[in-house]
Amino acid sequence: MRIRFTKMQGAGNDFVVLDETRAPLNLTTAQYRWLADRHFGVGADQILSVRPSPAPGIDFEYVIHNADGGEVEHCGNGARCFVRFVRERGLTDKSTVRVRTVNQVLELRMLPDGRVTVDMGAPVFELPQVPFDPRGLDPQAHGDWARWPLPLPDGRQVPAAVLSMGNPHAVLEVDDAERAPVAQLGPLVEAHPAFPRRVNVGFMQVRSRDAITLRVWERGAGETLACGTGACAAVVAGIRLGRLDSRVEVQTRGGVLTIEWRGIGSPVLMTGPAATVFEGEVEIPL
Ligand SMILES: N[C@H](CCC[C@H](N)C(=O)O)C(=O)O
Repeated sequence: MRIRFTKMQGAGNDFVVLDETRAPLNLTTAQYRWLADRHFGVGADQILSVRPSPAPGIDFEYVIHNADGGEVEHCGNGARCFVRFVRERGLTDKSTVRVRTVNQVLELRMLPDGRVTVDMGAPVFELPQVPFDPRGLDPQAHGDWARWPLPLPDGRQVPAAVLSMGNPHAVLEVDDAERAPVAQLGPLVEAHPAFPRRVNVGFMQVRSRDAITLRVWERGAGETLACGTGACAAVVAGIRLGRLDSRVEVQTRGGVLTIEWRGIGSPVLMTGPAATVFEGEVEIPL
């Protein structure tokens, strides 16, 4: 099957974007995986599908698949690319667009300087909603939401803040993000049995009350140059730990994201770049 696609990136988190507003492509998990493959396919961290409005007051449906082909609930960097895509292709002339994912409605606003601000919704801390099931953890060592001692196969325990931005996140605090054992610890925490749907793993270095450095081992994609929902989860964790103020610059390997959160019950606002890299056509294997 021959398809057209657009390659985009937001702070180096890269995407294949598919316009399914006129007709669904009905791709299989294997075809999503092939599109994301950096050797045999196009190459991307996630595949984003733009689909027709699912309900009044909503402009588009926003569907996300990880590089491993699995469908997931949210992608923050992808949301910024989404609004650039629909405006550049003339699918809307609005500068503020409302999209629905599997479990939430997001508002995407194009700024005059080309950056995008996304209302990412309110973070969720209640464990079963994350989803996170601490039953397997040592009851004596139960921390609060911010210091769950995740036991690793080698006997170590890593304290993690556990929360959801619509998708699950475990945030670890480190002294030096650049030297953090992302490739070693990331997969172990991603697949930890306490996370029945796996988890995204953030390695956060707090540099000041309004600046952090963050690396993220993403569920279903591995380490990416930036993770929008991961930046939101890390800042929310830092604010709740009393380490950060309400507006934080997040330095990622791919660029800077600005995250704002005014506390429990309020939405997280994320601002950052979104760029189109190239348009293409490709014959997808059946
Ligand atoms: N790997 C994530 C999805 C993509 C999130 C990330 N690329 C972002 O910008 O938020 C998950 O499995 O929940």
